[in-house]
Amino acid sequence: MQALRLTLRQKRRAISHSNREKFAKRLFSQIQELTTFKRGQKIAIYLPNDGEIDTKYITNFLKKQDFSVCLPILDNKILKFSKVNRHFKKNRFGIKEPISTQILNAKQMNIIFMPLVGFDKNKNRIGMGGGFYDRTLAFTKCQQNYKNPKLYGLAFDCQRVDRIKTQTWDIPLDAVITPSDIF
Ligand SMILES: Nc1nc2c(c(=O)[nH]1)N(C=O)[C@@H](CNc1ccc(C(=O)N[C@@H](CCC(=O)O)C(=O)O)cc1)CN2
Ligand SMILES: Nc1ncnc2c1ncn2[C@@H]1O[C@H](COP(=O)(O)OP(=O)(O)OP(=O)(O)O)[C@@H](O)[C@H]1O
Repeated sequence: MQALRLTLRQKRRAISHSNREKFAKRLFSQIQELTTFKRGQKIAIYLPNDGEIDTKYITNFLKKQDFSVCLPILDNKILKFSKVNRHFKKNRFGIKEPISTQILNAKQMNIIFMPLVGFDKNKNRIGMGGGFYDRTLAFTKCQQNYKNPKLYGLAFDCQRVDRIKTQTWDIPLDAVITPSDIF
């Protein structure tokens, strides 16, 4: 698993600047096909790190439409979420987090767009290895027919692998969206 994670991270980082731009735009078009955003929804997204697919087109669109756009905040071993504002600080991985007194739980989000290192066609996910998203979203497994939050993984097509061997704590996604496919 660790070796696969490193290979996929290298692949992700190796994508050229011009391809990154093209893929980020296509990803945005795909998201518009998949989702109709509803007024007042709270939507969690991420700031790209380690070569992750860029979310700027999605974020700009959502901000213009006055959605509540939130980013993850490390809170010990889980993630909380805060609305984006002008004030940021870097977390221990060097990723910017909003500075805010309004801290929300994953349960309060309507949609969580999450980064991933690898995925398969069954919508299983490999992350950076911290288990942060898995721990944060563990509650979704105990709740039958839960509606919120919807979990959408965002990735380049080259991050797809044949089959991910799942662990008991892994949380399957509702969809994985790439520049050219929706799984
Ligand atoms: N953009 C983005 N934000 C995110 C995540 C993410 O995967 N991507 N996270 C998703 O969980 C959380 C942060 N988790 C992370 C876990 C590991 C590393 C990382 O770079 N690990 C290094 C070791 C760094 C160190 O130990 O200091 C590595 O593995 O090389 C980064 C983020 C919250 N925010
Ligand atoms: N619900 C949970 N409760 C306790 N520990 C957990 C839970 N989920 C994951 N972990 C721990 O987190 C560690 C990393 O898990 P894993 O390799 O699946 O992370 P990941 O999915 O790649 O990372 P992330 O979720 O941050 O993107 C595992 O060693 C596991 O023990």
